[in-house]
Amino acid sequence: MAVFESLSGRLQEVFRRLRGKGKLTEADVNDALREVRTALLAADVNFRVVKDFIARVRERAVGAEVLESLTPAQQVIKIVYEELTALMGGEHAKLSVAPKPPTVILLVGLQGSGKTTHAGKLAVHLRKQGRRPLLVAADVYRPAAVRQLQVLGEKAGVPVFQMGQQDPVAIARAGVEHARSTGLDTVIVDTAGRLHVDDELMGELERIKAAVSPHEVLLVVDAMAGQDAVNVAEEFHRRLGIDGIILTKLDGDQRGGAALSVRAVTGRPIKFAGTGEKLDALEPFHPERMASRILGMGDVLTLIEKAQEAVDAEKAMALAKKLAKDQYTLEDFRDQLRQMRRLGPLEQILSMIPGLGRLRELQDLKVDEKELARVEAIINSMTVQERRHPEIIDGSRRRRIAAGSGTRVADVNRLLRQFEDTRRLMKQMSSMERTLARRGGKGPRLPGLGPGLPPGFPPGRR
Ligand SMILES: Nc1nc2c(ncn2[C@@H]2O[C@H](COP(=O)(O)OP(=O)(O)OP(=O)(O)O)[C@@H](O)[C@H]2O)c(=O)[nH]1
Repeated sequence: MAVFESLSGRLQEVFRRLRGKGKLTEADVNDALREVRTALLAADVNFRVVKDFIARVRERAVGAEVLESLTPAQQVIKIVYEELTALMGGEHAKLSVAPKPPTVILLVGLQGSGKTTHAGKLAVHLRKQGRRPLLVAADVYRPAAVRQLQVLGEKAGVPVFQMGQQDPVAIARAGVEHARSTGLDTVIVDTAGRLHVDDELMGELERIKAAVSPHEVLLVVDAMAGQDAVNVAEEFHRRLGIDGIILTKLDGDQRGGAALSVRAVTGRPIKFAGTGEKLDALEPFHPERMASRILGMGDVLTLIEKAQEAVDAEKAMALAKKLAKDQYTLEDFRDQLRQMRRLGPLEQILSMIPGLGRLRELQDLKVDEKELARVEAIINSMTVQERRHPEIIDGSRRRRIAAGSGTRVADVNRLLRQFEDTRRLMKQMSSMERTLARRGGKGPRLPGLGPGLPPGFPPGRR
C-alpha cells in the first residue's frame, strides 16, 4: 500500500489533463484547482486548510507570468508542489538536542496511537546516529506496557529504566537522573495513554513535564484516524504545549488527510513518520519529499538513505570485485535478496521511485513477499557446490532441490533463469560503471545500492 494512494492518483490525473492542453486560460486553471480541491477534501484534509491552500495556489497560478510562460502546466504543478511542501512545514524539522546531556524527550499520545512502539523506533533511530538512548517506562496503568517496553528495549539493544507501578512523575525524574549518572545522552519517556483526552491524563503529563523539563514533547498520533488525529493534536497542544509530532501508521493511511493538515492546524511540525510495525519502520519527515511522493515524482532521497542503512558497504565492494571477476554466485544472489528485504515492504519502496506510480502495469503489481521466502528456501536447499557452480544443477538435482524446499521443479527452473539474467545484467552494469568511472563521469546507480541489488527485481514475477 502506498501512502496517499488515491489522492496521488487523482492529482496526477488532473495534471495529466492540464499538460495535454498546451496553452492554458484562467478558466482551465480554475477547473483544475476545483478538482484539486475535491481530491484534497476526499483525502480527508481539513476543509479550512484546503480553502487556504487553494487560494494560495490560485493567487500564484493565474497571473500572466504563469499562463503566458512556455510551459504553463509545469508551472502550475510546480506551484502546487511548493505549496504542498509549505503546508507540511517547508523544511524538515529536526529533534532538538540539549546543550548539556541528557536530552529529554517526552512521548505523549492517546492509547493505541503507537506510543510505546515509537519509543522503541526512536531509540533505534538515535542509536544508529551514534547516540546512547535510555527508555523510561512511565506508563504505569497498563501493567503490560512496562513489559512491552522492556521487550522492545531488548530487541533494540537499548537499556530500559523502570520502577514498576509507582508514581510516574517520580519514575521520569529518576530515569533522567539514571541517564545522567550512567552517561546515557538521550532519555525517551514513554507515558500513559487514554482513549480520550481527559483532565486527569493532562494533569499527570503536566506534572511530568514540570519535573523533567523535556527538550522535546513529541505527540504520537495515528494517521489512520484522519481528522480525529488532527483534533487530538490541537487539543494536546492547547493543554500541554507540544514541540513536534510523530505521525504513525502512515503505511495504513490511504488518504493522507492528517499528514496534510496537522501542521497547518497546530503550527507544530511532523518530525517523524511511522511506516510499519517493525522497529526500523521510522522515517524522518521531509515535507518536500512527501510532496514529491504525493505528486508521483517519487522520493529518491529517502530511498537512498534507506539503502545506505540496509546495505553493508563492505559487502557491496566485495560483490563488485566478484562481478568483475565473473564469480557472482547464488549465495550472493541470496545475500542481495536479504538486503533488499531489509529495506522494507517492496510496495513502499516502489512508491518512492519516480514515475513508477504512473506505469499502468505496475499499478496492480502486488509484490509477493512469500515469493521472496520461496526463493530463499530453494537456495537454502542447494549444496554449497551447487550455489557456487549453478551450471552443475541438472535434472535430478533440480528435482531434489524442489522436494527439499517444498517447491516445484518449475520454481527451481525459474529461479535459475532469473539468476542467470541477473548475473548477465549486473555484469553489463558494472562494466558500464567502470567505463563511466574511467571517463570521470557519474554512474546512474544509487549510492550504496548498486551493484548491490538484482535489477530484475522483484524475482519471480510471472
Ligand atoms: N501498521 C503500523 N502499525 C503500527 C505502527 N506503529 C504502531 N503500530 C501498531 O499499533 C498498535 C499499538 O501500538 P502501541 O505502541 O502498543 O500503542 P501505545 O500508544 O503505546 O498504546 P498504549 O500503551 O496502550 O497507550 C500495535 O499493534 C503496533 O504494532 C505503524 O507505524 N504502522
